[in-house]
Amino acid sequence: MHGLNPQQSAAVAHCDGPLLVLAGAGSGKTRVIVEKIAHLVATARYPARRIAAITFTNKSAREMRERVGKRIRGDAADGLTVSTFHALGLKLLQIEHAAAGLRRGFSIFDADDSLAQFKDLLPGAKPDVVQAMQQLVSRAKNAGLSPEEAAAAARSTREHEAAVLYARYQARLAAFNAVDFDDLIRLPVQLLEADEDLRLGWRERIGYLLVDECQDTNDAQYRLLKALAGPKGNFTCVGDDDQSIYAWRGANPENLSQLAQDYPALTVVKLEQNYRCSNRVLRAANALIANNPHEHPKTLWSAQADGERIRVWECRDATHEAERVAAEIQFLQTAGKAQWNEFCVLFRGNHQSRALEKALQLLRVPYHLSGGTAFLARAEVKDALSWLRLVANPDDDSAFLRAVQSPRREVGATTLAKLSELAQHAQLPLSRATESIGLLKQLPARAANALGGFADIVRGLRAEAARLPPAELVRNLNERSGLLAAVRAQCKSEQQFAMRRGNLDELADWFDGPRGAGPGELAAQLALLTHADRDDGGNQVRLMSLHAAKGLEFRYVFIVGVDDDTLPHEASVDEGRIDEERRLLYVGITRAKERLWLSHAREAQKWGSRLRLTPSRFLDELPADELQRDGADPVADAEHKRERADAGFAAIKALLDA
Ligand SMILES: Nc1ncnc2c1ncn2[C@@H]1O[C@H](COP(=O)(O)OP(=O)(O)OP(=O)(O)O)[C@@H](O)[C@H]1O
Ligand SMILES: [Mg+2]
Repeated sequence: MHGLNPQQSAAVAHCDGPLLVLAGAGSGKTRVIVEKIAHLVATARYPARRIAAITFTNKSAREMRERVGKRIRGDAADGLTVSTFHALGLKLLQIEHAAAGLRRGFSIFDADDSLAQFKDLLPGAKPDVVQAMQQLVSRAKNAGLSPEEAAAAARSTREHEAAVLYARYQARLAAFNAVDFDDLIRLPVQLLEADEDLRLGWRERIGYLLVDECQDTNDAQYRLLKALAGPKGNFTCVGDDDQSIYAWRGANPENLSQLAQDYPALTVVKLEQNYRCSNRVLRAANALIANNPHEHPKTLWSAQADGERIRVWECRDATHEAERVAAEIQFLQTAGKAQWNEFCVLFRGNHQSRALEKALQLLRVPYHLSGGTAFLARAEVKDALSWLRLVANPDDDSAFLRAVQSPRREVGATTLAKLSELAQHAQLPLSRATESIGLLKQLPARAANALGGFADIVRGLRAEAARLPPAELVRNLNERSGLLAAVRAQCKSEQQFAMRRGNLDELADWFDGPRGAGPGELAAQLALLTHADRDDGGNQVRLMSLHAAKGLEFRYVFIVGVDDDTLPHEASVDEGRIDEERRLLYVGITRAKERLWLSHAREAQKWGSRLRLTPSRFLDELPADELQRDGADPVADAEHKRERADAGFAAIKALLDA
């Protein structure tokens, strides 16, 4: 089998009954999944259309599909499902929408839409209360509880209030023919558990399941896995308990041991060879994670060379730190030792990227930042998406409210309040109300005209949705809704307009893939994209959070802000979540194939005053032999400085020449 080691081959060959591959970072777990899909198809155990692989992001799904496509010939891979849990849940709901009480074209509310509903349901409540309530409800949903079950399980007044709110929130979603992210898992679980025919039908449809990053599944996702896999347990799960870093989002690493209880026939395969990291990097990672409690300690070894020692930099402040990182990257690249995209800079919190961006820009180092300025969070993109949603789903009041005001037309708050009163009276969703001439007559003429005009555009687009290819529909929509003109009017320069127009064009490009899908399905698929999914970057240095780096690998890795305020994050220290912070650093360290830099600052600005920082306690847990701290080796330091100075002059000269 294609260069796999014996344990990997065993994992690939084991096709009858449940299998768990439990292994450390870089040991080829994801590779096993890819090879196993190819194996299942090639040996005709399952046709591709009966295989579903679950990945953590849509981007890793795309990559996996590509890799599988290269491994099997012709159209044998057609119909293979590779998606996130959420996208799989969405697919199930799109097919079983009637059983879930949804109509075709239903909308997906993102976190903002959902928060807006909670605000509405809790008039006058403080923002943090609203948010806390939203989180409580979300937690109940992720635990797989219905509103009734949540009420029964409530142990405090607060939880009780949340359960009541949960029921009212669901009623709203139902009225809008909408679901939120949590429902994409919860509803399929509910359907599968309650309806035997449906369950058996889906088990027939998905004969074999493979799950990557299994340690980060939450309880609802675990139930979905069980419901689909059935008692025979035709699945391969791969995971690493040491890389569980999403507990704060409801992930439950204990699901890994739960598998052994739920499936007594479970076979566990361990992989012990790491193929990714240099030996020093791996030894440092092993030493660090040994400080976490382990029931079954793992041993991970690497056949690679020792490699260079891990550099530990002590810097003045975040600016100095960023400048050193940028200069080092520039040096290695100009010295011909690497491509830009072989570098990755990792940080604990998104705010840390600002100093890095500034320093990289100064040195003209091309970079790509994941998250933060997420494409899908851009105003014009959200506007276009709400139009799409409304075209697909006339009941989506949330989409209506955004679309009707983007671009601004003569529809103010008073008009909307009046419209909503009339709509409520007539028991119509807002957008349908605007289609009723009788109802519009009860509004002042100007408002009625504006709303009537809006309804005409939506109606026209709805007619086109049926016959135009998706990308064309989106382009038409950008024109006809007036969005493009509004964006142009807002922009102060041609350059700015070109950029924002680019976002709208890009949105249309996203639709080139799936054909024959309606606008609702398209909008739904888009709603599921995450920041990591946009990370196609090209030849650029990657900047991302430690959380976003899961599963990835880079030749050179910098981790900044390794101080005792940032990593471990002070809030986690207060709440006793040190182990998860340690895992986060473990994930970061094990992304490095060849070289690793860990840096920290002596002081930071916080709330306008200076704060002294201490190096992270985790640095003391790394073996001193593998590290090279600043100042520890004067000869190496001098050499380092001289090289960097030369590179600096060369860079300045290049800038002057340009
Ligand atoms: N048998 C093998 N021979 C050579 N290289 C391998 C082998 N197995 C895996 N690799 C390589 O090792 C690297 C790590 O593999 P992979 O990403 O599958 O590990 P992983 O266990 O999924 O890591 P993580 O825990 O970070 O998700 C990849 O570059 C992969 O191509
Ligand atoms: Mg992996």
